Amino acid sequence: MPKKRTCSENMQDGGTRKPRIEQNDTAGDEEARNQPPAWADSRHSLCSALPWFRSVQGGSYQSNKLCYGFLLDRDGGPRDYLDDEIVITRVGGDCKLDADGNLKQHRNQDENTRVVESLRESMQSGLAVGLIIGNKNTTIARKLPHRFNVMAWFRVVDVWFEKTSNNKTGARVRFQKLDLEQPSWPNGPNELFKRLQEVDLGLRRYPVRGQSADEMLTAHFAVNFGMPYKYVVSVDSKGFDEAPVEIMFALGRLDWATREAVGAGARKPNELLTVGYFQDMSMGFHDDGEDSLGPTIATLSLGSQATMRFRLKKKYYNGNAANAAVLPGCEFFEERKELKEQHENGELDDAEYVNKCMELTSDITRREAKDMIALELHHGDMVVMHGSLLQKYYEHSIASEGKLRYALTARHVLEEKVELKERAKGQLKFTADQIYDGE
Ligand SMILES: O=C(O)CCC(=O)C(=O)O
Ligand SMILES: [Fe+2]
Repeated sequence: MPKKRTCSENMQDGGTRKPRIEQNDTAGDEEARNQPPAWADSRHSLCSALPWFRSVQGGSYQSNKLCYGFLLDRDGGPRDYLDDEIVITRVGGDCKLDADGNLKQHRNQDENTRVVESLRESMQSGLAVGLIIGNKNTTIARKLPHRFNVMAWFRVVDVWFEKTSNNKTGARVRFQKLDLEQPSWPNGPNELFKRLQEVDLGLRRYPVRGQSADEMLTAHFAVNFGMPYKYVVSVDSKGFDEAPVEIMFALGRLDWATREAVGAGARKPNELLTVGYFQDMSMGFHDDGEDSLGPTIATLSLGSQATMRFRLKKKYYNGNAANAAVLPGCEFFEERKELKEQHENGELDDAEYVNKCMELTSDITRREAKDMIALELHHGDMVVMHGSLLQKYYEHSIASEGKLRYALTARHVLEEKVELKERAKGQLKFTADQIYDGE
């Protein structure tokens, strides 16, 4: 198969390249994901590098009555919208700075305004328009790596007129990203994945508990922040006040995912376990049902793909009378369900019920349950597990497939289960940029 062209090649790279940071096994495409496909630190080098933006002034480049390139710089006003796939902004031009330094429409625009005409022509002919974002743009509310950063190819999907706050008529435009399959830049999970590799999180392999004679280490790396959390291993925990910002940034996302999945009443995460997996590392079947935990567990996956499997625990899968729960997917589900009903409506007394259950299971070899669900987890995916019964009856495992994966899991540890002197570790205060609202 021919190698897919990166957008750097397509868009002409105007800047120097950074060392490659691999996000998964298709390393060739990664550079483009973590940096803009092209950038420049001055307007002059931007315009000399990009044939589709030969415009040393103004916010757009036109040629032959077509708009080829569009720059998003400075304040676009409160009605602007910008994400990596949709951009809504004023078309620019005919503006002046007012006394407060805000850009205001100073002349009316109409269908004959040159930039409006060229945007309409590009829309009608379906021309790809290159979008560039400058670090003076205030709508994006994010620190950009360069003075001018190429976003991607977009197409014009609408041009219209609105009354501006100073009662002029100004034109507005809506762009949509051309190739929605192409990974976007800037992209939160990509940035976070890259930065997690650059900070020393303190990840280490811990001894598995109860294996002291011949010390066995876990097949993954771990580090915990916030409330102390003990699972099959006793990881040390540092307070959130000592956590790198990357951890707090991930926690902001997981806090959002918890509320999205469970509702505003969800218990706020106060602990975050980061697990690192190199190639073929894994976490065997286990539950997260420690009695010190609340019922909601949210995980953000970064990097290589992994498979998360869920299955019934062995004792519920094989079942017996003592395990009253008859759960879908267990052996002899239909038969056991019927026996249970007969017991409940008095057709079978306790002894008969126990006997019949024993008869059912006596001649099968007790074995592990088959997987009920196998979830493929991709870079940027979040999984929220909710409900204590999920942890009581089911167990889950993780097998990581590529070279490097991080799983950041946020839980709520019950305060009363934590020693008094440790409780402050779980106290968290987000800064504005760590709060995530799904955008
Ligand atoms: O690696 C994952 O996605 C989840 C890890 C997990 O199950 C855990 O930390 O308890
Ligand atoms: Fe788990």
